[in-house]
Amino acid sequence: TQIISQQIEQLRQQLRYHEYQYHVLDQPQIPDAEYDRLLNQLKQLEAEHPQLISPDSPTQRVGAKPLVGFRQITHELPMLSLDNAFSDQDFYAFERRIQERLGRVEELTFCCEPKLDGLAVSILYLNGVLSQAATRGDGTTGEDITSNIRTIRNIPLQLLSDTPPARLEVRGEVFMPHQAFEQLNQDALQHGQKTFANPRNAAAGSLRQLDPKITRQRHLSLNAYSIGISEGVELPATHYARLQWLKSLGIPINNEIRLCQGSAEVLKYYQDIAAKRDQLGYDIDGTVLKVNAIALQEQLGFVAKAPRWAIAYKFPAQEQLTL
Ligand SMILES: Cc1c[n+]2nc(N)[nH]c2nc1OC(C)C
Repeated sequence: TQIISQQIEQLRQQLRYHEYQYHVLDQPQIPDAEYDRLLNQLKQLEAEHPQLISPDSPTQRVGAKPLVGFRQITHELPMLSLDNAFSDQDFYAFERRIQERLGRVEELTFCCEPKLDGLAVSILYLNGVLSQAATRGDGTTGEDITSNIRTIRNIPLQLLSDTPPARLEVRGEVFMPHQAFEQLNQDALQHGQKTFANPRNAAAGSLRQLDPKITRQRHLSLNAYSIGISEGVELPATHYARLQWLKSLGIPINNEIRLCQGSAEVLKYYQDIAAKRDQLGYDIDGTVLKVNAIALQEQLGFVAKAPRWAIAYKFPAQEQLTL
């Protein structure tokens, strides 16, 4: 069965390539019917040789039997939330604080992204194989939704690299496109089931299904927006380049991501996305504007969420007595 296992491996590579072209580049090379034919051919071969089935095969998206509950997973790196800006002034103040903290004057480059209105997730690839996935939860602990994440078509079960990192944690938003949301509510109405108020609730409800066969029917999608843990790889020096790198590995990122030089371009980006918000085909609730250079991100760090109810009212710095 050496020939058979070569046939199986060749089909798997072909299917992964076509999934990448379709879901990540939005440039399918073959019609859907041809993709289905290849997938069925692989299913047939695996059915005849079950000992050759491996969890990262494109046929293994819906496997697990329904869970009875969700295991808890603790994030090695906390999944933090974002401070908000509600006006151009807020953004100028944000940029000014950064410049002051960095002691810089030249313009900053920002990586600007639409903020998808879905559910933040963490997906861990071990040696390029999808091994674990969790919800954000409270930022420290989330729920193990690995079997449900595996059913999302644009999430690769294996990274497209011959030299994958030992560990790579992809963070992103799982969302339900408008078309899938309308279809789901229509089906629910026809079957006298409850409808969802909005795509975000529908995505949350679909990801927290105990039966992955139900999740699979919900047509969810992922857009990655950052990297958590990474081991065994030298990452690019800017956030934008890291997102392009993820895309080259077969991880889908949003196609409205842009680099902007300085606050004027950033605020124009914000207006551009606001103007096209109704044509995107999925819900967004704003934009996320990030300092692009990783070295500057590390220099700026995080502010732990200080209590809103307490403040330290300090005495003026005492004049140092010169003895
Ligand atoms: C919480 C979050 C949410 N989002 N959404 C996008 N597009 N980027 C992004 N980045 C986030 O956090 C990073 C700053 C790590």
